[in-house]
Amino acid sequence: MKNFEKYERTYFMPPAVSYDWVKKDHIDKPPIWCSVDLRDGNQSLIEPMSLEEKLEFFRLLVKIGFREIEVGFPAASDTEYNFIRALIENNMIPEDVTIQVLTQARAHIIKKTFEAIAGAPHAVIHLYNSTSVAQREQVFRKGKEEIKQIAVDGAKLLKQLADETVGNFSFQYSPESFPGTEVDYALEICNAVLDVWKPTPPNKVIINLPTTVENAMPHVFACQVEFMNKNLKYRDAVILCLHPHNDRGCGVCDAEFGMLAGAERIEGTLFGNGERTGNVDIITLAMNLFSHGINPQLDFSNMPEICQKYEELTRMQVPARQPYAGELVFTAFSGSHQDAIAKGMNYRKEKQTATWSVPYLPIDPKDVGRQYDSDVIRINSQSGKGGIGYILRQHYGMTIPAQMKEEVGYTVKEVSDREHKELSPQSVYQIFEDKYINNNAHFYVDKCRFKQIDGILAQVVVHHNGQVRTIVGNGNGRLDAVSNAIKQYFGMQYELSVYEEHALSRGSSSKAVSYVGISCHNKMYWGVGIDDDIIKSSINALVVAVNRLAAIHGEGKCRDERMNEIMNYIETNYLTVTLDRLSTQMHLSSPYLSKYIKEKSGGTFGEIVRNVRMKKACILLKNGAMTVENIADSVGYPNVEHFNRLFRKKFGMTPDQFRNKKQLQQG
Ligand SMILES: CC(=O)SCCNC(=O)CCNC(=O)[C@H](O)C(C)(C)COP(=O)(O)OP(=O)(O)OC[C@H]1O[C@@H](n2cnc3c(N)ncnc32)[C@H](O)[C@@H]1OP(=O)(O)O
Ligand SMILES: CC(C)C(=O)C(=O)O
Repeated sequence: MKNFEKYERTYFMPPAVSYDWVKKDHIDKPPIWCSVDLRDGNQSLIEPMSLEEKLEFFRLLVKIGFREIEVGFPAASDTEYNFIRALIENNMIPEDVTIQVLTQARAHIIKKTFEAIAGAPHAVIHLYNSTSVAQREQVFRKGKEEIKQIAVDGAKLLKQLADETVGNFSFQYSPESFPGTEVDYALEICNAVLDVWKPTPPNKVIINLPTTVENAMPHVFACQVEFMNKNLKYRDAVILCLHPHNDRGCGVCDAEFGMLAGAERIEGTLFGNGERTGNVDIITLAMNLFSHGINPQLDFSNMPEICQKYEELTRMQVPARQPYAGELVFTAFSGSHQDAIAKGMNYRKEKQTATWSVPYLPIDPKDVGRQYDSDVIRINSQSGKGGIGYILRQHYGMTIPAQMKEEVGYTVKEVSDREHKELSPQSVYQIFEDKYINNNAHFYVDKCRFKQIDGILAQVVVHHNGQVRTIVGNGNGRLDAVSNAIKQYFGMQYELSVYEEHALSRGSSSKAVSYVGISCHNKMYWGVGIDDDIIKSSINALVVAVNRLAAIHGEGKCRDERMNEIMNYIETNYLTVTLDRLSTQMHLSSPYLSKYIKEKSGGTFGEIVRNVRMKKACILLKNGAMTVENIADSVGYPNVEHFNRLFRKKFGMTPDQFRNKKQLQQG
């Protein structure tokens, strides 16, 4: 980047640096909070709030628990002025709330301010003037003494008008642009103002140190605050306040370090609204305390409502990543985070832990009015089985078996990846239902009857490719018996490996959900059934799993059809077929295929192939056009002697004798 040479550090370290604040590792009580939403927040809006909007915002701040609220800059506009008058004249300021107004150190502005504030039950008049080198040189073109005089004159006028005006007033002074001011000079001005006001412990004043434009690292600010804290006059009668801005993105840090350095009061706004990059976000500060087990004395338990009101009234937006408040701040899309959160939540339930320690969630989202269901785990292509399982459990009451989670996880996230979008819980369930619950195949079980014979005997009425059949099987339980009947019918070899069930309590009625995992050739096939009846739900689950195995491995055909396919393949490929090739073609393992062929045909694979070759040889012999040597070669026996031997063994005659016999018969 070019042009960096034109910048230089414009801050000042204090003449004495003590670093006492560094030795503290926590803040043990909340500061006095002062909201400046209706002044600093409002003055930075594209369209400042109307009187009604300011009133509504004021009510919101009171509801949250602010007891000190800077309500405006009365000399700025009629709206500001009328708003303050409305608050006072309509007795809208709760007894325990102090309003605050801001004024420049200019006589007519101060006078207008007192006009606006007359009759206030308790108000802070906040006086400011800029004290920085840049403002002294460029804006005011005045020396240090003259700038100090502006503050002193303003302070005097405040004191005078406070005495002359009906109401109950206290004072605040800000050396505006404090970060660009020599710290000892800022101290000098503040002490000069204090000498005018002569505060006492029962009549305290506020000295406010703003980072009007944040220009240094937070520890520099903390050192400046510590210096002021230690050197201000009337210290026991002064409330030391901070007003951090966020130009370097460190507003929260400035405030926290500043509190360690002795500040007792913080001015800021909701969501950090305010000039340029904003004021310090009071919500973050308060919730940071909350997350350390300290009651911040502000109530953010209904954050969604606060966000909505704030957006409505200011026409600003709460960013999705805004600490404690943004839409996504409790959301995990990524698999490992989801997994840990889901496990953490479970652990919490299991152990009934009193303190919060769920990984990846600095606070319990429920404490700020957010929902576990919709806010915490959301699904996209970065998600994992833990999160997807969590969604199915939280939203649909389904606790899928541990062994099934991975497959379900990949199934769901693959859809998100392909479609390049987040999946709602409904979409997740739809994908799950389509794959594991709905049975779209041509095989299903209609009815089952069970008898106690040899364990359990199942008589199962099945529909398969439009035909209805009754099949039977024995087993040591009902599901096992049905499974054996189905295996027998299809000639399938699988293990009934996983069976889990539980009551499904979500939705209108309580049903049973069953999960069945069958394994074949080291692969699992899953099905899920839901029914009022636990047996039916488990059989439905089994049928889906079987259909999935059948669809993938081509085993969804009855045994006769299967054998026909095998025979057709051998007949067409009799010269090249091997057991391995056939097993690949038929999607069956070689041992299972051999066993199946033996069972079905009574012969081995080798015998079947040999029979086919001999059959082909007979056709060629009958035809009479080729020599025996050529025929032997063309049916896969290059060694004619070997062919002759096999032929004689099968038909009890040589190939020549066979040909002669056939020719005689034909003649
Ligand atoms: C850091 C902060 O946020 S401070 C608060 C800032 N907020 C606002 O300014 C919003 C409300 N302000 C306003 O509506 C207007 O500025 C008003 C009504 C207060 C005053 O308006 P104007 O009289 O037109 O004056 P303007 O604000 O432009 O100020 C310019 C003059 O005031 C002087 N001045 C500015 N701030 C101060 C101050 N705090 N104390 C004394 N003089 C000041 C300037 O040096 C300048 O003096 P000059 O006339 O000798 O050149
Ligand atoms: C008036 C002062 C406190 C101010 O808003 C600032 O310096 O940012």
